[in-house]
Amino acid sequence: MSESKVLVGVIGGSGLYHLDNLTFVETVNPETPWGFPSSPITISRLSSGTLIAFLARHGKGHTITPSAVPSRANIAALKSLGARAILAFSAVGSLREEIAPGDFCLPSQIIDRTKGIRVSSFFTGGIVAHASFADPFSKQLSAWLADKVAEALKIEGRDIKLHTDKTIVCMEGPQFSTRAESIMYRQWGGDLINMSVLPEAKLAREAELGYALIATATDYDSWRPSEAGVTAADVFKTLRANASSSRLVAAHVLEELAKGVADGKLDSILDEEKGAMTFSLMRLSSAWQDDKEGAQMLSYILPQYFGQGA
Ligand SMILES: CSC[C@H]1O[C@H](OP(=O)(O)O)[C@H](O)[C@@H]1O
Ligand SMILES: Nc1ncnc2[nH]cnc12
Repeated sequence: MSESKVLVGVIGGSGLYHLDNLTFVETVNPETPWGFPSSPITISRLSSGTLIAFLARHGKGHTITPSAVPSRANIAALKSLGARAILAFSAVGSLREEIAPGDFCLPSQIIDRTKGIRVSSFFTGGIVAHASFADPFSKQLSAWLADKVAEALKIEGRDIKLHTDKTIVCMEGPQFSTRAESIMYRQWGGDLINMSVLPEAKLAREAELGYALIATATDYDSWRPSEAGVTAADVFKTLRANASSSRLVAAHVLEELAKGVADGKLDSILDEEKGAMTFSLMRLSSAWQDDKEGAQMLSYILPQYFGQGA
């Protein structure tokens, strides 16, 4: 593994299996206490010299279903490489007329419609923690990103809209929603829908990593009365163009991140979630003393609470 630490981790979703315009450094495949990540992780260097790590959520050949993504290993592996924050990309359905296929969105809220079959916490043994999740995406990071994503789309001259402050529904899948469900999500206030933002966002919070989602709309899901419901073919139609725009956006955002860190202006944004678990850990639990194996596993992501000398 290269000597220096990576600054941020990028998680690519459907259609986004690599980034462009970066200098390849190496590929790593760390085995975490929760197993191996979805795919080997590509470490690359930006023109400023800053390292970033890229991971394909569904594997390089898209072989992992949304319910089977090893999210704990993904988050733990990125943290172990030094990532302070995660920029996650996702292909999403639109639940609103004004969010058209091809548009970019930065959601600020999540409605959880997963079915409890995904392990959604690092704290599943005797050591208990209750992370705060009222604001599931890092607020400062998302606000900073909104400016930078808009800037990137303008520079590229692509006529693509950016929507902010939206609510994303995360469903289990792998089948798409029924019409009744799609209509109900709109009534609940949902604007977007995907199958992947959870438990990823929850685990990033537990690991005290900044986390923001850059979503690209691929379809109108199944709520429009006179339209046929969404099919995978609809998604694939826009996936390639969205991935190309996502690569351009990623390139701009990552360079700007590195610049901001070099200027000393972005440290507080990248470290927004640092210390977030301080008051979430149930320190009264006797497992803190008794569960040596559990503490050892947790020291991989939270050494300041569980490492030697903590
Ligand atoms: C290919 S359509 C459904 C699939 O696409 C999205 O994946 P990702 O979020 O990783 O881009 C969605 O969440 C589903 O997993
Ligand atoms: N309509 C949809 N529902 C769930 N996940 C999606 N990902 C892309 N489009 C989607």
